[in-house]
Amino acid sequence: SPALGSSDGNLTQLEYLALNSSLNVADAHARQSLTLGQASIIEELPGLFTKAAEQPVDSLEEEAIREYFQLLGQYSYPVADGRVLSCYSSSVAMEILARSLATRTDAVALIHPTFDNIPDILRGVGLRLVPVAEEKIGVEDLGAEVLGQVGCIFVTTPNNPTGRVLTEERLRALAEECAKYDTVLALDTSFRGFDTRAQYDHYEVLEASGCRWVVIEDTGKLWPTLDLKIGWLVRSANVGLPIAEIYSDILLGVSPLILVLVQRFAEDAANGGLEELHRFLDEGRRGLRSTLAGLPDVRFPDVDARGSVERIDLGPRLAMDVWHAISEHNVYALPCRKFHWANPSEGDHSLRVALARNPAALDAAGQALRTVLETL
Ligand SMILES: N=C(N)NC[C@@H](O)CC(=O)C(=O)O
Repeated sequence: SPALGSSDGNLTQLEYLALNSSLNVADAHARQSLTLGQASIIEELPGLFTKAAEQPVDSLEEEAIREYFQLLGQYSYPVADGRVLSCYSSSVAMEILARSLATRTDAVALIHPTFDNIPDILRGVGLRLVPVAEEKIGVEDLGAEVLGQVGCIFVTTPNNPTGRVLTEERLRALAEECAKYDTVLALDTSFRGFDTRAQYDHYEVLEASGCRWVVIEDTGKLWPTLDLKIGWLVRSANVGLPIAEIYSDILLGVSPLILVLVQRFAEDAANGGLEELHRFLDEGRRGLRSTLAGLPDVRFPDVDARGSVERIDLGPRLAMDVWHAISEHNVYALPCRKFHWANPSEGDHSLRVALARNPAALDAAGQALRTVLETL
């Protein structure tokens, strides 16, 4: 059973506790209402089911991949030789990558902080982790002392929970370093849909560098599809990892109905839906910051973050004290301790709030949080 707010539970166990609350602002899954455009797609489900049942799956997959990748600016993804694998979720893709890496190396450099299921999955297959601060990755070459010691460097961009984005220039420099040291460059781009700064053509940069690379794309955080989603596991031709073999240990393929659903939601997003989503989340972020304005020692450290989450610096207050107090109001957010997987105490005074929620729920959660912060 999920750890009841214990400090040794992982973030997802804390998210389980929130699942039945109407004021769940813990997980970064999309829980806002469908837009009119999205609702009309759901109305078409019987017809989509027929299409999914009758159309060959390789063409459904090509359509879904093309619509989603091009929506987010990723025109140079590998179309041929099956180098884009559809998985049930990005975490399933992550597990396949981890197992593949463990056959070739014993150590991985990993961005710090980041969502704790990534280090947990990597450690779960026996890999030793070397933390690399996101600030360092974002500004300077890592050199042999990092890249020469590991078989892979793993970067979440935009990062979670900070929203920090790896710029095109830094991606190019990092990819060139990885080519030099023959180190696999792996990216988790689950939050790229929220931030146009993360929508330059990463595959063009990666392919041009000649490095060995893997990218995990995640449709699951963008749209309220009740966790019907795909994690795409993409790799370079020269990656030199048994990814396709291990994929075949885990699954044959995803449901063609989910492929059709993703293709249609991506099409709607391309027709104005993505900009609408950005405006929606920006309003949520501004509303939360306004609700909490003026509280002593409360700050928002990620000033230009655009993802579907907002990190709050609580000053001297302990996040676990705030977590327990707001749970009395049926509000659940995420204490940031476990994002700081190599140095947990760094996260003891910050809290993450999910923004992909209906405005009334987010506002009620913000009001309850303010009430608690005024007393702690
Ligand atoms: N496999 C796991 N643990 N899934 C939870 C993950 O989707 C939540 C997440 O990424 C976030 O709340 O930021």
